[in-house]
Amino acid sequence: MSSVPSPTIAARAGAFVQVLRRVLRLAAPYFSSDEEKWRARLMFAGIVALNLAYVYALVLFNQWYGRFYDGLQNKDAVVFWREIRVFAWLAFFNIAIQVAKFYLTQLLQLRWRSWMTRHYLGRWMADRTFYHLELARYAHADGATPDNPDQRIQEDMQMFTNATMTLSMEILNAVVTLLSFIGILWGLSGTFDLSLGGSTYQVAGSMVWLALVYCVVGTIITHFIGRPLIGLNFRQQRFEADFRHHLVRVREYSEAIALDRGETVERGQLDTRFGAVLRNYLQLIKKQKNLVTFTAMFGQASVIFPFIVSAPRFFSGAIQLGALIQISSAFDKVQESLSWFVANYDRVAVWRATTDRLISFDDAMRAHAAREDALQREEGAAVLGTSDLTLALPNGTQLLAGAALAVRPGDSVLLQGPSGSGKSTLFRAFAGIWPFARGKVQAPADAVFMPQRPYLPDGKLREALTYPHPAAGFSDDQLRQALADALLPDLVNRLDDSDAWSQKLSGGEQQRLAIARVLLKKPAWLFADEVTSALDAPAEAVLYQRLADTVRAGGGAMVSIAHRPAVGDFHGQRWTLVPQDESAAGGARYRLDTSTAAQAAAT
Ligand SMILES: Nc1ncnc2c1ncn2[C@@H]1O[C@H](COP(=O)(O)OP(=O)(O)OP(=O)(O)O)[C@@H](O)[C@H]1O
Repeated sequence: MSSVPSPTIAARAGAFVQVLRRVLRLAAPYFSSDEEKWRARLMFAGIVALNLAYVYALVLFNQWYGRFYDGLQNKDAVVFWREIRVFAWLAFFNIAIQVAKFYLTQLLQLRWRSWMTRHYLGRWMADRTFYHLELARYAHADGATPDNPDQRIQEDMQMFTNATMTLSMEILNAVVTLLSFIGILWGLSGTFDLSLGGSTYQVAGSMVWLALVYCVVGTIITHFIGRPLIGLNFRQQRFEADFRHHLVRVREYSEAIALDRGETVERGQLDTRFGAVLRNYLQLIKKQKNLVTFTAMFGQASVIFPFIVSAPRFFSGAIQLGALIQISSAFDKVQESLSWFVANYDRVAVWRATTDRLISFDDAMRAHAAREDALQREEGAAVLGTSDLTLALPNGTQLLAGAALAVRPGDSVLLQGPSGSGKSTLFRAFAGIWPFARGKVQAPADAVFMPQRPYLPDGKLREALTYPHPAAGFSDDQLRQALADALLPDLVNRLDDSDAWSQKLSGGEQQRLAIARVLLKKPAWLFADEVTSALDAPAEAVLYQRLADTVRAGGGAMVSIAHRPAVGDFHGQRWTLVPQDESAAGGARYRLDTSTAAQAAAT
């Protein structure tokens, strides 16, 4: 017979090694981090030592059983009372170890989770990874890019650190317990006769062999029953996160949904997502039911099994009651260790799913960090300039090709074009956040980009006003002046009010607050994307004038996107995105016409 392993066994071994590698890849950074490595390793070593001490206590208890039950059988009161005192010491030792083990393990888990969460948060927020991963997710709707990073950072990291610590310590316990109790069980086992090919052999350690066969069979059956749980758990976490994400969206857009009378549609969407949660959970329960049935049968049978096999030796007088109880307790420990996998299959399945989710998140962030930007960017230039700039959508569609643009100090440019032609996308490329751009961009330092929808953090008004800079950097007078200049007199005395500003303020007020930010920071270069679209015409004129004055005072330039013709009065040049046949040179949907004569600049 060939001893070459079958491909399935080789494939399984390969998969197992891969899982271990992945776990190591996720765990290693913490245990080799500059700031934590020695503390982490020391704590880990302490936990291992406490686990070994715990197993040692189990061995002492097993020996105690032998002496105590023999004393009982012999009706020896001296032995009985002596062993009661020994028990008290043993119990004290055991409790102290368990408390220390629990406390140290929890502390290490907490430190690990906090380090890992901060480490991943740092990577996710750095280099605009959070934004690019979202873009990539819509570009690859096949699920190649990780979904719900919030869940990975908040929930998966806690689960991973907790489960890795507890499962690895349990495995260590199981192995050490197995090694310790196999010796004890071997010593207490009798021999049995094995007939093979006409000869009879006496086999020692009968109980050990029986325990081994019992558990190997149990483990194999468990693996086959429990295997689907890994995929089901993976999907369960994903469905739960999707459901939660949609609930958060309903909360965020509550007003728009209420005005649209969108409750029925949203309810339907929530029902669909919750339905997916329930359907998968039902399948999970069914598979778990099979597993529970088997593990319960397995556990019950193992209570009585050692008594049945040892009964003939006990009744023949070959062993005492103490030895019988010791055998049962040692068998129990050997069986428990060998069948650790049987009893913990579902926990391992959840842990594996969590590991897979974190690995795919990690992979996506690594891929992002290793990417080569096709857009060459020079920061801190005196002008804004592009050469050979090509803009595309995540799906590859080209919006603009080979654009050469220049904005010099003192310029003011109005960018116009049909809706969806790529005006905001051009701004994103100027800002260096659009990953689907190629070519060269020279950008001035400290330019301020005002998006169509400003982000207003919840909290104090002064923090929303100075975002993303700390409010402490500005005096109350400066803040009040900026609010007054942005035509927000009602907010002047509410600097310390806390609120959900993006929900409380009207669309026009939010735009004015965003303008107040700019008036406060006085940037030299300003890129404004539809920043007055919700304002009335007189307010728009006043505020555009103030923005234009600000950049002029700073010696910079202003580029605006606006649909309203009146905004043209504040700009000397106009760029227009003009639709073109995609078969035209460059294969882009639009070309940028910069030849339009200067508008009558009111400034
Ligand atoms: N994250 C994204 N993923 C996929 N497509 C996107 C993404 N962002 C923008 N687009 C697409 O890019 C195109 C250009 O969008 P952009 O917002 O730049 O247009 P715009 O000219 O500013 O439009 P509007 O005048 O309506 O604001 C649109 O077709 C839009 O659907």
